[in-house]
Amino acid sequence: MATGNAEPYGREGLALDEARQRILDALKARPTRLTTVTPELMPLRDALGRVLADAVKAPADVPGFRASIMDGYALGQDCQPNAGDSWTLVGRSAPADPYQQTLHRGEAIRILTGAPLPQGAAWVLPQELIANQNGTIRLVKDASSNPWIRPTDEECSQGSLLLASGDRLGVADIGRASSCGISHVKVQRRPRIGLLVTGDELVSPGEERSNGAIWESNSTLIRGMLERLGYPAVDCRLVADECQLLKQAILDLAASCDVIVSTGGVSAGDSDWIRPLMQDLGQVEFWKLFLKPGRPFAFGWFGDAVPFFGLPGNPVAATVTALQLLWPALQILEGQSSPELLPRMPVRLATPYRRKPGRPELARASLDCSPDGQLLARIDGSQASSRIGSLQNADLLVEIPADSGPLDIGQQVWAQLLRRRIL
Ligand SMILES: Nc1nc2c(c(=O)[nH]1)N[C@H]1C(S)=C(S)[C@@H](COP(=O)(O)OP(=O)(O)OC[C@H]3O[C@@H](n4cnc5c(N)ncnc54)[C@H](O)[C@@H]3O)O[C@H]1N2
Ligand code: MOO
Repeated sequence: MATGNAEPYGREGLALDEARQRILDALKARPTRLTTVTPELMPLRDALGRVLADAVKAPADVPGFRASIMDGYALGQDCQPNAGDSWTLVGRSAPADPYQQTLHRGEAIRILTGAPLPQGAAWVLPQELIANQNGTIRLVKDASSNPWIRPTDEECSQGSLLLASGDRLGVADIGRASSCGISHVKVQRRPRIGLLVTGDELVSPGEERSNGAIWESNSTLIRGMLERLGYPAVDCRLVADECQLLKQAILDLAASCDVIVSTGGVSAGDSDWIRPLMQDLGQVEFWKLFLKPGRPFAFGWFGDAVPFFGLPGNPVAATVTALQLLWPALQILEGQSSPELLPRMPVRLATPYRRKPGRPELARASLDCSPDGQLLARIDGSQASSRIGSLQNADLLVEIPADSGPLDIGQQVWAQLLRRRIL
């Protein structure tokens, strides 16, 4: 994202891209608890969404034989036949019952889709083009120049790289690997996340709300999103803004988790204990982002080996920073070679957006398409980082540069698409 120095109070904090790079570099440079974990060998079908610890190579050519791709007839010739040509039928090849002899010129066999071609056969004709009379077949109209044959190594050749170490297994990856005979793979452990939700004012939904209290939502929102991203939190604590209680919760989480994530208590107020505790129990690498929402964000360590992400308390700021910074970090911690980020694309605003130059912004918007094929972003309602409604139905995070003033309808902007690959 473009950044600038137009913030009325001066530029504060790291630009988002810079912060992401700092985090990823720090995680690559330092061993974590995940560094020494022995990869797990597991059935391929259970490994969907996991990161490979070893490369996977093809044990054999696939399919391993020349196969017909149509129900029809295999010809004992390797050149394109002409309308009117005829052949004597001498046998049949089915997928589980291949024809075993050599086919000669002038001969043909009945062949089914997926069946091996016999020696001497190098052309198939679909049955729709054939007239069959008493054991003689005849091509009734001109055939295409396609020989309708699947090559021996169409999917892969023996020894070729199917998947690299550090790849995350998608649906097509496990489908293709199984078609190549792979039954088990070695995968990395997922990082175990400990979530610490802080705030004196927080009460659980369903509980009575006294004056000044608010119903707690980050544990639902952030846990839900992390779960969607493949990283369920293994432990979640709701703790008041008291230094000793927070310290004990951090020690407890660090005993059983690879990563600590907190929400709230990370700005500059009297009861914002996260940064001092991070400093006391480990190290703060940086604090504050030049970003709206999400300014008070801290990244550091508990001890030497447990990364600590202090997300802001405001639910939207916590969500956006978790997506932008925590998610890529978790992918790298898990051993993925390069992190998946949200895809970016240019869109036009379908709504005006009122703002002053200041922090670069990630505004939540829905995606639309104009009748003439333009992608449109609709930024609806308040973009306050406390309003979770701004995340509902959001398809896009619209990137608004720091120095940008009010934006008009039709203005082109870059946006991140809140969608991930299915296959
Ligand atoms: N003097 C300054 N004050 C603030 C600054 C600043 O730079 N200087 N930054 C503001 C920004 S921007 C944000 S964002 C907030 C974030 O502050 P904290 O991370 O310390 O978060 P809290 O103060 O604990 O909470 C902020 C807000 O969010 C509500 N909250 C907290 N946790 C939850 C939860 N689990 N579920 C629902 N809502 C939650 C909390 O009640 C507050 O209303 O700081 C500004 N201040
Ligand atoms: O970073 Mo805050 O999220 O702007 O309210």
